[in-house]
Amino acid sequence: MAINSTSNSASTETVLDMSLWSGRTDPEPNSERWHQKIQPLSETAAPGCVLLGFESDAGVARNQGRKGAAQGPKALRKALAPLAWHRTGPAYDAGNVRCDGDALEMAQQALADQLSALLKAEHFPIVLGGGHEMAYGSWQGLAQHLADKGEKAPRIGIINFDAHFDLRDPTHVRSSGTPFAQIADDCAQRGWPFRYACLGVSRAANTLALFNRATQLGVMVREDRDFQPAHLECIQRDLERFMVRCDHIYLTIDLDVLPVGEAPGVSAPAARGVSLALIEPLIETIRDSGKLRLADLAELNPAHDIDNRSARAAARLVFQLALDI
Ligand SMILES: N=CN[C@@H](CCC(=O)O)C(=O)O
Ligand SMILES: [Mn+2]
Ligand SMILES: [Mn+2]
Repeated sequence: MAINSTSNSASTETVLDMSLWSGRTDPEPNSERWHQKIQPLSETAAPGCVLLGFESDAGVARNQGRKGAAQGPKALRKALAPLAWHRTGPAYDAGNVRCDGDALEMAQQALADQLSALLKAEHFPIVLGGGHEMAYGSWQGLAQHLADKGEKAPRIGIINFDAHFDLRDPTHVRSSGTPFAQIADDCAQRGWPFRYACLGVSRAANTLALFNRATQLGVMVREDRDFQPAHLECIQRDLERFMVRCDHIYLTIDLDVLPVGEAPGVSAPAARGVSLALIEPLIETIRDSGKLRLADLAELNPAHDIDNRSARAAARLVFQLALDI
């Protein structure tokens, strides 16, 4: 069902399909699952957690990657639908922003417009990707909202769990490999600080040029090999120190940070990666910081998934992020 067409483009539209929300129902009381509780978003909805899909792999295609992430939002909803409901507040589905063909910049703007409206209505948006080009639209949505509220130089902390920096030079091509470089440029133009933590980076999968750019931009970097159970407390403390210097947090999770065995369904799987078991406590710290405004999950590619492993991992992360008790 088409619920809205953006006025500036015939090729980008928002579609909502509630039929994806199905699964088992149990007869006992207190046995609800997500598919029984989630509601279509309405304009008068009380503040809650809002899922918004970003149906795009245009950025992955531009980045010479394996296409298929456009089907990610659908697979993620299907994996989340049967999970147990443990929230106290409401959750809504706002449908998908769909990028047709290569109309990526229009889709990113449409995503930003929807997110800034959701943030204004005091919702907590979780964007379901979609290639990591989504991050530029996500950040723009938060930036638009904070600028509309009159914040002069908001200290937005970006926390990205990713095997890649995604700091490629955007003057060549804007893609799934460039969103954080685009955001850094935007921050410089606005006179806003750029605060970026990239956690789970694979040295083997990022060139020297990217490491150098990360250093120039003052990025907090923790490599995949830094994530060991004995070091987790230390990373947690570093992350807390990073968040103290921020007013608002935008959390973005690229599923290719997980080992290929846990997330085979991505464009660029990680031979080593960082296990979900190590990431989850950090996600909980970020969720409970009181500063988390917006989250997204990128790069789910069902075409390369095995028995929905990656979709299940992504759904588990959404489940954790949405916990409000
Ligand atoms: N968002 C993905 N970014 C990676 C992809 C790497 C690859 O395709 O091997 C990057 O551009 O570095
Ligand atoms: Mn990545
Ligand atoms: Mn990425």
